[in-house]
Amino acid sequence: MEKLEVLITEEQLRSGVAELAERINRDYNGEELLVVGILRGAFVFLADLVRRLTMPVVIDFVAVSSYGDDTQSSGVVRILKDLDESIAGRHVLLVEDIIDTGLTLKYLYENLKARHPASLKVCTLLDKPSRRRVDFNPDYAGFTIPDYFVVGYGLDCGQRYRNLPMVCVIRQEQEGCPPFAGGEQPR
Ligand SMILES: O=P(O)(O)OC[C@H]1O[C@H](OP(=O)(O)OP(=O)(O)O)[C@H](O)[C@@H]1O
Ligand code: HPA
Ligand SMILES: [Mg+2]
Repeated sequence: MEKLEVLITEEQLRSGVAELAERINRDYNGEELLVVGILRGAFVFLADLVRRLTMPVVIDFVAVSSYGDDTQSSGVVRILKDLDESIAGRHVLLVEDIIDTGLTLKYLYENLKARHPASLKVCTLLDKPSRRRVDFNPDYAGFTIPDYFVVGYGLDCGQRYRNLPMVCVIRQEQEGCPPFAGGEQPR
């Protein structure tokens, strides 16, 4: 049996998401925002975040392949489901659950930037800067975390655990999930 240890509680998630939404509300000052969620991991965070946004909001999704069910990012990112909306001239906020190597977001950011949005920013719930393979920094980040493989609140391990209401570290290696890359486990 795998062991899960809570890293970020429901209450911490609630207040972290509320703080992010407040910053975004201030920065966009009532301008319409096209919020783009990156499937599948971002769906829970996006659902909580958009309910706290006060400007007019349009929601779209994009699906990319990077990890899939694999344990390591392949380094090659492909768009599996493109946006339904045209983004030219619009304020776009890309919403992601986690930035790890940065490969997914760097690719998507450049791809969307080439479509001439009025502005393009990135909001991630979790940031794992110690694992970066490319230079990429989000405009908004809820929590900076150490190099743990985490699940819950949208994040999966082998497509499981996305429905957990909190973010947990998997304490035990199991098939289909990356081993801990290093560092102390949280107590
Ligand atoms: O910064 P990176 O190293 O690119 O990793 C981050 C990406 O990897 C995970 O998605 P995954 O491709 O596993 O798909 P999922 O969202 O469907 O879980 C996660 O949701 C991010 O999208
Ligand atoms: O820590 C993680 N958990 C789940 N999916 C991920 N994709 C990149 N890093 C992670
Ligand atoms: Mg993802």
